[in-house]
Amino acid sequence: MTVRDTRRPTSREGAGTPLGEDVAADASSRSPAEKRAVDEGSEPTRNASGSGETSTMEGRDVAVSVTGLCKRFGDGPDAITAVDDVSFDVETGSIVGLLGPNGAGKTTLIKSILGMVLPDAGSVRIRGVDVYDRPRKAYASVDAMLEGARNDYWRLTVRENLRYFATISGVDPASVRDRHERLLAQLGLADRADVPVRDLSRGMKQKVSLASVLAGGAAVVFLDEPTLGLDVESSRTLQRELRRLVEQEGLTVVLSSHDMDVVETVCDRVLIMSDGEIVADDSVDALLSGTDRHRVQITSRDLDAAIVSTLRDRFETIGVDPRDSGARIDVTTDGDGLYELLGHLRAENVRLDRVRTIEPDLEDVFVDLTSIEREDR
Ligand SMILES: Nc1ncnc2c1ncn2[C@@H]1O[C@H](COP(=O)(O)OP(=O)(O)OP(=O)(O)O)[C@@H](O)[C@H]1O
Repeated sequence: MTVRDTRRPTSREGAGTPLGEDVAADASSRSPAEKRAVDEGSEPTRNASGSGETSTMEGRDVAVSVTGLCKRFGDGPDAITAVDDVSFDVETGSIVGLLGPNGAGKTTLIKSILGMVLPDAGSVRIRGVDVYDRPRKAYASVDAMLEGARNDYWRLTVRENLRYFATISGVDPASVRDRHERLLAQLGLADRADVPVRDLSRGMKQKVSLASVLAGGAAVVFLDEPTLGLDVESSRTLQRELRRLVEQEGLTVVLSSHDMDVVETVCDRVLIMSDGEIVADDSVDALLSGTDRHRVQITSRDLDAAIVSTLRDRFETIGVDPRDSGARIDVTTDGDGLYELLGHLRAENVRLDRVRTIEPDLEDVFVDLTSIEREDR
């Protein structure tokens, strides 16, 4: 496994945590080759439970299987349960999105899966192999980019980085030359392929980092905030390339992002975390059809400051746009609330110049499930 993570362990990391975690946290600052050695030499001792057989999910291959994972930081009343009995499977050849507000436990979960944090309980299997019993075998087909990280070799050119990361993931770079050229072209890096990474802009470095993750033969990749800092076009290109790799090459992706549009567009399935637990696990369509929240946009010349103020008090108002005469107001409500809203407007003799209902998006579902305000994510 290679992990691109430039974040160095902070004093917070490892405090009051098992020894294995210090080793793992330290490993994240090493070179990928060194990390392999750490992988080899510092296997945490856990009960043997991995048989190495391939798991299935209703007859389909499972790439990642997480069962009963728990991680607490600290002891006593100040202890924080970052991951609380989390279980899920990821089907081979799919993209699963991990969403959650700040502090929900996403990073701790991903680091536990990757062996960078030692969980207190639970098991993780990658392609049927227990990661704690046989880390080298389990992680052989895994690559990751964490925390929007950029940890390529800045003195090497873009192309050299791709070749390097392919080599250390055990792939002959010549055999994946086509993949590299396509990644370079699709991510808009072709004309910078022979430029040292240090001379590129921040957004370009992010793209190189992503290309490096996809450069080897990894069958399972973990991407934390992969589109952070990318312009709209590059973000879309990356999403297309991910889907292509999934559909044509059977790549499995676990992706965490605060960008709901990215998750909604690219993911087959979404896990929503809140306070260390998975509070939703379903396809985007199922999550959208399961929500009772509606956004209603009402424009009226009669919406004066006093009426708007009452509406703000009584309904979940997400935006007010004053007009030359009256205003346009955006309200989020469920079915009963909609009747109440219209009844209220009628009682106030507000004429409805325009009423628009807006289909709920993933962000509405997220707000519903995590009680987080849209602007507070
Ligand atoms: N090494 C650590 N020591 C102590 N507490 C920690 C440590 N790492 C994480 N935590 C705590 O665990 C909880 C989950 O943190 P985590 O970073 O996993 O959340 P997250 O969902 O990734 O958040 P964000 O979206 O902000 O990155 C938080 O309360 C955090 O403060």
